[in-house]
Amino acid sequence: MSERVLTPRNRGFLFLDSHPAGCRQVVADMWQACPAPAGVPEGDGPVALVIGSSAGYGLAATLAGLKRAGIRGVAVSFEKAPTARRTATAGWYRTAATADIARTAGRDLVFLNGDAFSDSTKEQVADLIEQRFGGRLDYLVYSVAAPRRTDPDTGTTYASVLKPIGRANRTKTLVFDDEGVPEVREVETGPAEGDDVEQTVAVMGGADWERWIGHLAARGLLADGFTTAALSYIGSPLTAAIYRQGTIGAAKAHLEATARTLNDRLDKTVGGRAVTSVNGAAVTQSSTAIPGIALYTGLLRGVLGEDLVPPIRQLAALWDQLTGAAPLVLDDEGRIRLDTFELADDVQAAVAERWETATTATVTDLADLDWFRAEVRRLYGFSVPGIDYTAPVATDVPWPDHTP
Ligand SMILES: NC(=O)c1ccc[n+]([C@@H]2O[C@H](COP(=O)([O-])OP(=O)(O)OC[C@H]3O[C@@H](n4cnc5c(N)ncnc54)[C@H](O)[C@@H]3O)[C@@H](O)[C@H]2O)c1
Repeated sequence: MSERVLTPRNRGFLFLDSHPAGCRQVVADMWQACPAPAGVPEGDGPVALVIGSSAGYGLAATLAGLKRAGIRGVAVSFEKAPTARRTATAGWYRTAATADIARTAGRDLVFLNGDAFSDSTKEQVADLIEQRFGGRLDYLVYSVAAPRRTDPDTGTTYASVLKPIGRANRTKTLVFDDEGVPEVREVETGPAEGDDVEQTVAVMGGADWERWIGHLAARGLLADGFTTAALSYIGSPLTAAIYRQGTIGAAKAHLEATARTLNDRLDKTVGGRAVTSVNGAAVTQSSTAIPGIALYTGLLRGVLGEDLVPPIRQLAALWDQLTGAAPLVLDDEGRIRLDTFELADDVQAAVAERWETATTATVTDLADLDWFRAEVRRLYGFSVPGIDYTAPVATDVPWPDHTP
């Protein structure tokens, strides 16, 4: 087994390596932070499929599903194996750690590494549900964030872009230099052109979610009362031009419209339900790529401190609503809202005030940059309390083995 001392090497918010022990600890900390339910679910537990299970909200969905709802089933993500020169991706190591937690909890959860957009992954999952999980799927949580999708029907590959619609957007944004010194800059992003909107909707809209459900329904694998949720975001007026009113926002609107169509169909066929869950801002590999979001999230944490609800606690609440352990509360557009801590008027007013005055000179006082920087590093398993980064670690961690 190759053991190495790993030091972080990064370009901006992207790191070349991931730390296996740090990633394992991140998962353990999330598991710990998920409140245990009053009555631990007994027996086999419901059968669930989580898509996008290795990072961010999908990882939170997997861990909270295990703890709050006692799920078993299948978790899908798309991660890179370790090589002689590079570590695995962080999601690979987090998956290995999540699998150990599932095993210890006595839950049969199969982790698949593959492209969720492909029909072959869908077939593999359907076979597993049919052969290993009694042929009935109770829950599907869809939490994929991806830059590209190939449509299996046409072979066309779509690429998503993060652009405003209609006109260019200038926004403040936060960057760090090689020494980690923060700078607040203005960046301009040109408006969507050509088929940018359609391309982004084709990747991040509801098409693949709908295809999954169509596939599983055609194989007769949806249990009575089958319930599915896809993750969405609305966010602040401060980021609206680039997010909710931008190309990605068009994709989210499509996802939310897909939920309504799916909901009607599921209601009629299996007495089931489809919803979107609107979640709060979180530091993830996907969110740090959006112009302005780093500054916004740092300021939000500056305002909220510990009241910024982490994904694991939001997803604990989501599972409770999906399973009926807590009442299902939907907004006027049929969405579960777990972002109220972020969008409360007083919180938004305070963030807006700080946003106005944020400059390179003032940002350290206005935003929680220590937290933000640590969150970014934790995405790769660095800056995790309790890890000895001077110790060599084995990087060739195997993908979980699921031989029954
Ligand atoms: N981060 C936020 O602030 C935030 C807020 C609200 C909602 N959301 C939503 O949550 C969802 C997940 O976003 P995130 O920020 O947690 O992303 P993330 O980058 O942390 O995780 C993305 C996940 O998708 C998986 N994935 C990517 N491409 C895949 C593919 N082709 N096949 C299978 N799996 C694939 C990755 O392996 C990973 O598990 C998105 O819908 C996003 O809009 C995010």
